[in-house]
Amino acid sequence: MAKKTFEELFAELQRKAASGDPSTSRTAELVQAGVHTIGKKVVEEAAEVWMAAEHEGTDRTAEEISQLLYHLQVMMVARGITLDDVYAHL
Ligand SMILES: N=c1c2ncn([C@@H]3O[C@H](COP(=O)(O)OP(=O)(O)OP(=O)(O)O)[C@@H](O)[C@H]3O)c2ncn1[C@@H]1O[C@H](COP(=O)(O)O)[C@@H](O)[C@H]1O
Repeated sequence: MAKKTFEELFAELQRKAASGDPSTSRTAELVQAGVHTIGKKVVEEAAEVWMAAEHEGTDRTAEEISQLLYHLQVMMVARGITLDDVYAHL
């Protein structure tokens, strides 16, 4: 059972970016750091998804995928990209 949906997480991250405290919110901290820092996390998490898929189990791979999706959403928030902007290309 999912703790939250993709859409619910995105709404939460938009709130955190707008009014979160960087000392307690990872999202606010990353958005303040900017797209260069976020981009490096996206690439790092993507590599971890690849390695987990090749060498680890389903749960570990799913966890790495969740971290990649989180960092992609943080990048969207930092660039002012909405879910509809992305869905338009699906
Ligand atoms: N889903 C996530 C999530 N997934 C991954 N992460 C972050 O990504 C990190 C995982 O990457 P790493 O293992 O590379 O962590 P690390 O090595 O400590 O990271 P570095 O500082 O070294 O880059 C975690 O430690 C978290 O900091 C997340 N941080 C937050 N969320 C959710 O986002 C929402 C808002 O969170 P806050 O902004 O922190 O309030 C909440 O619902 C959280 O559950």
